[in-house]
Amino acid sequence: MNATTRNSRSTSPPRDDVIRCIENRALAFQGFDIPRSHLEPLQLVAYELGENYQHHTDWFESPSQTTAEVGGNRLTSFFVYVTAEDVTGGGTNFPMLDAPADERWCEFINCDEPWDAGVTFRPIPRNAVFWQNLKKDGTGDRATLHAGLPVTSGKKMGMNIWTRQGPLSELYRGKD
Ligand SMILES: O=C(O)CCC(=O)C(=O)O
Ligand SMILES: [Fe+2]
Repeated sequence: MNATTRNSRSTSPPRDDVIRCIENRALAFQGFDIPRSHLEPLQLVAYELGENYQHHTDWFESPSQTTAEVGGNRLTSFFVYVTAEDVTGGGTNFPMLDAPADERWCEFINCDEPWDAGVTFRPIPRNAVFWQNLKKDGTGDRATLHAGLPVTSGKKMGMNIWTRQGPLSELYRGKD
């Protein structure tokens, strides 16, 4: 991983009953048509003071990262805030999205930002942000550009749940 774009640390926990339960919930959320084999191994990400992940998309441009073995491109993303007690900063910013108008959203998104900053989700423990990375024609949606903003105090731990277009080979996904 390129240290200039990301300085948080990540790992994939081994698949046990708890991980399988989380996988099942992520699948159920997306309807009944996606098999488990399309899920990447879950990824935990830890951010300490000052750490961040600069603007990027979760979908790939490079054919070498979307081969049949890895299931093609990333269809959807969940980013789950696992722990974020006493964190300031550390929101997830989508600069190309328009902030919703209804004030009830302010519980979940930072309404103090300038309108041209897009939408920043607050890192609320046990909440998750879900989005679709690919357009109907299968090409990447540039509006999904996003960043993990710098953590300015405390620690944040998040979890990525990525669904590919097709099944991952056992080499990448591991045993069910
Ligand atoms: O830390 C965040 O808020 C977002 C992380 C992210 O986008 C990623 O790991 O791909
Ligand atoms: Fe991301």
